Amino acid sequence: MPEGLPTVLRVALPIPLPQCFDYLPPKDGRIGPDWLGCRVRVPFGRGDGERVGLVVDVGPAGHQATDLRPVLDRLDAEPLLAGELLDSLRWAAGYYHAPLGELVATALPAPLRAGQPLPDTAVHAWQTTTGGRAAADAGRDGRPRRLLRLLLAGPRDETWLDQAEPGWREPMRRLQARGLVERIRCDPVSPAASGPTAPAPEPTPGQAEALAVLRAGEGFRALLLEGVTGSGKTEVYLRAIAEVLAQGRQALVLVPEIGLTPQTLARFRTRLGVPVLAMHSGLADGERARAWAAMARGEGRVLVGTRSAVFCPLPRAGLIVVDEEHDASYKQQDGVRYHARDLALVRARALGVPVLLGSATPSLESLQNALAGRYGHVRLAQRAGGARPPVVRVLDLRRRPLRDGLCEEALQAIGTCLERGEQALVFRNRRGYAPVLLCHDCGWSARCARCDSAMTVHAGGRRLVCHHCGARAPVPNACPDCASLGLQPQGAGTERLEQALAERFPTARLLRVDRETTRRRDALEKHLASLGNGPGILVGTQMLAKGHDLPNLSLVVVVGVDEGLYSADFRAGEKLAQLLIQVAGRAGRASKPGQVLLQTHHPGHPLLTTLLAGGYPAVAALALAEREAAHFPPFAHLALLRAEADHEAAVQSFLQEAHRLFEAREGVIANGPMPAPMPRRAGKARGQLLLEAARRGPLHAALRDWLPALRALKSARRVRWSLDVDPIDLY
Ligand SMILES: Nc1ncnc2c1ncn2[C@@H]1O[C@H](COP(=O)(O)OP(=O)(O)OP(=O)(O)O)[C@@H](O)[C@H]1O
Ligand SMILES: [Zn+2]
Repeated sequence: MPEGLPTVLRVALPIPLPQCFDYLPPKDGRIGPDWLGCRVRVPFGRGDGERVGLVVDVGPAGHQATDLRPVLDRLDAEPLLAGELLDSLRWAAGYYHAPLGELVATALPAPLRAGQPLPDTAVHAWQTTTGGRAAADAGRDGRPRRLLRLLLAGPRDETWLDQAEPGWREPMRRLQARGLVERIRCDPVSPAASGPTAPAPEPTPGQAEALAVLRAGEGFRALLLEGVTGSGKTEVYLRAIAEVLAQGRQALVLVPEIGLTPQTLARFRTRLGVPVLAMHSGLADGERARAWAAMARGEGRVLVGTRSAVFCPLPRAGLIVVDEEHDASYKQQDGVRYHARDLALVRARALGVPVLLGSATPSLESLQNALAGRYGHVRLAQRAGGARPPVVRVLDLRRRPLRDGLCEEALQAIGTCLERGEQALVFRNRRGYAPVLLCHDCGWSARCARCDSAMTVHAGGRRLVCHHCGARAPVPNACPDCASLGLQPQGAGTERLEQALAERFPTARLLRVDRETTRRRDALEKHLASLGNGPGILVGTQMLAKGHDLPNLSLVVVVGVDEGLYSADFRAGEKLAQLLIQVAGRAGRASKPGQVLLQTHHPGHPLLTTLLAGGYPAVAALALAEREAAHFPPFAHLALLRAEADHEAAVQSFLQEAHRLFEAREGVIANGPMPAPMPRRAGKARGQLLLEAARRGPLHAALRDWLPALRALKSARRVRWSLDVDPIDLY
């Protein structure tokens, strides 16, 4: 050790500064390598400010500092974040050019971030007492007796009860008070406590091939499982996970934000026969921390979670699955803008385990990786279990009048579907009554005062709402510009469609599913249950596009395809094709043949004709060729510098200086400053600078040199700016 330099702890703190901070040992303590990965409480800033941070290095101070302060407390006896996970976070901090402290904070559930101890993860189960076994046949029918009978078959753990018997705690307590049942601590790994398991179907040849690829060899490998909707991808996940469990290892399954339904969890649980932990934004902080801790201790065997679950510790990792790998919700859109699918690959490589990417409509990034031979690639082209693919037809709106957004032919098809006793889905990815309020006399339209955007008409035509900043206003009685009374809502959102369908089919069961009717995650489940299996109509946004098996759904009508056909976003075509395929995949999942009707004014658009003729693979091939020609991802790499401020001048001067500081380099181009696609939002002016490079290396080298200079800019203090590596949305 160099003479005179004290040994210090280097601590990553959750603050937007790129560096870590050195601290001296606590007043009474000595420090050693065992501090690495433990949380500490440290003084920070002036006065008596304190922060919780993570020790990421122990060693001699970098320089002779006189102002170092000692650590206040060590919060973990054992390292909380170490080994592979800490290494992966370091990697991510480098890749996303974000402070390590912010990545650590992103990875930790809120209670752990705040310094609380790792929660107790003991699993409790309930079982009958001798008295309970005797009493099961006596007494009145009802909830308590049903629970008692359930336990006769064997103990049930509490997570199982939560999922299978919501509201069980109260009746169970009453049984306990009568001495009929008892609460026991159980071995979390024992499958005995999790109830009966469902049998697995024989794999199809395609499924068998995918499983064989996963079994072949050791260590890291990536497999892209491209299977049409209903082809049995989930079956492959389940089998692959079961094999990993049999080796005593853990599996992590990432699902999109709206894919984590109780239906999904129940399917995993009954098939795998072990407690399945969930992690998503709807859980209380304590629950998230418990799931994280259970995985960290190796007690948790399977974790199914949304984006942030990619940061769960996996000390006994066996497999990572990313379902619907193309889904946009894997990309974090604020703070550290990481991509969970990409981090899943990084972690699988570091852990030396396979990663399985599944989708009916893979991202072009993953497809290109598969085509280039970096990933294995298995296609499941047919639906499993005898269901046929839906028949897709285009309804050319140019020759058909529309009533509240629907043409007569679509309405008739819905009528026929209802007469057959089946269900129809009317898909419209726009909530509200109508997207625009227009004056027919002078052309005025209602726009948000704070955003460059139209206001959406809501509440049956009485209210205006901005979907970008939440601004609200009553619908004016007369045009503010010309005083005409000819104000008309243009187009149809889900609310208007619902109203029109209710008028046309007054006796049909009708259910609208969008962010207004369905705010909570479990509300959707209840909603759908209320529709039952009888004839009915569902109207909804992309909340309905996946995750739900509706066996009686035989017709899908897609309204409003055209907006996606002519968008400036280079990913619009890919996104539209993915959405159409997902929605179409809702039809005819069981034995009923499905029909899909696409309403459009542009039936000859190449995207639609290609999709109809060749399905997603054809659209993807076309899109890849276009991207290659235009030097867009996946054939180029992007980073986007965004800035916003109250005044446009501040944005402009920051971005101009940023551009000037960006030294010309071989193979990296800086474009801009340019206005954001929505140049004003919630009252803020917004602009951006787009960096492009054919190879990642030079791009990242350029970013590394550039960012410190950017941070030092005076003009940077007058804007809010952020860097997005591999941006998905260019706004
Ligand atoms: N090998 C098989 N034999 C018989 N039925 C199967 C088989 N594999 C899957 N199925 C059934 O086919 C249906 C669709 O399977 P699964 O949900 O696994 O498909 P998926 O591709 O994951 O669907 P999604 O489009 O929702 O992503 C399910 O009802 C499932 O039980
Ligand atoms: Zn607005």
